[in-house]
Amino acid sequence: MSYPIMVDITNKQVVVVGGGKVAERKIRGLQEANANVIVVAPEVTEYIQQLANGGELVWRKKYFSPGDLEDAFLIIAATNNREINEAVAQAAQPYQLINVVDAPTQSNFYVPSIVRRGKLTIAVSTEGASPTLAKKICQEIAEMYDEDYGNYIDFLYECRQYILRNVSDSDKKQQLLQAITGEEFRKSTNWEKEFRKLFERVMGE
Ligand SMILES: C[C@@]1(CC(=O)O)C2=NC(=C\c3[nH]c(c(CCC(=O)O)c3CC(=O)O)Cc3[nH]c(c(CC(=O)O)c3CCC(=O)O)/C=C3\N/C(=C\2)[C@@H](CCC(=O)O)[C@]3(C)CC(=O)O)/[C@H]1CCC(=O)O
Ligand SMILES: NC(=O)c1ccc[n+]([C@@H]2O[C@H](COP(=O)([O-])OP(=O)(O)OC[C@H]3O[C@@H](n4cnc5c(N)ncnc54)[C@H](O)[C@@H]3O)[C@@H](O)[C@H]2O)c1
Repeated sequence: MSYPIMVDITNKQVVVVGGGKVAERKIRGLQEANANVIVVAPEVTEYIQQLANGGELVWRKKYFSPGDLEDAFLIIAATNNREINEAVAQAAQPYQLINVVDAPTQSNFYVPSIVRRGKLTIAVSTEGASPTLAKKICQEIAEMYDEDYGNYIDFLYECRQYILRNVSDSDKKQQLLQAITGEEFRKSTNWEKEFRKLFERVMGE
């Protein structure tokens, strides 16, 4: 059973070996999370080529060699050659995070399917049993949590900071933190006004 965590990879060095369709999908996710991406591959997709031209990632136009993994915080082995992917896994240090796209057992992490709504991230994993099912479940979840959740969560963040700064009574704190996550509150048209009303009511009790 794997242990789910959210990793901050901002400005961390990530080495992606291979530059095909699967590497491209992983790179999109890595760039969204602001990693420093290095791609090692003799050939890459047009999209990866464009990112390299624009200086948004580094493309080492070459076949993989173990030295490519030096200083990598996280590694993705995504060539279309099983033996090369295995060689990447062998060359990785035990403290490096490694994902081998065609060999879950050689990986120490899997990439889940995700739904993002601002600061809200919902990740679904089947531990490699069925990536297609993970994707399908995310499509269902995406319908349940519309785009507006991003704004709502930003507002919750502000409210929570305010509550933590201004409320010392732990029961009242809990009551407020619960109320702002309720459906009634979320669906109100003016969150700020509702929050002020709620705050005054709870603090006046
Ligand atoms: C979730 C997602 C994230 C992402 O990659 O961004 C992801 N795979 C996605 C899609 C997808 N992958 C595959 C298909 C074709 C249909 C099929 O085979 O089912 C589709 C469907 C499609 O493309 O629509 C084929 C496939 N995948 C793996 C193998 C190798 C093997 O199992 O041995 C093979 C066979 C290769 C072959 O030989 O052909 C392995 C892995 N794929 C994982 C993640 C990890 C486990 C995730 C989990 O926990 O379940 C893991 C273990 C490693 C990893 O890559 O981290 C992404 C959905 C993105 C989205 O949400 O849009
Ligand atoms: N994990 C997943 O989500 C998932 C999904 C579908 C397929 N797969 C697997 O991913 C693999 C890659 O699929 P793809 O569609 O991206 O392949 P692809 O053919 O589009 O790309 C392969 C890439 O590997 C590079 N490459 C080949 N030999 C190399 C070497 N020695 N050093 C460095 N780079 C090298 C090529 O230049 C190319 O950029 C497939 O073998 C498939 O089994 C995984």
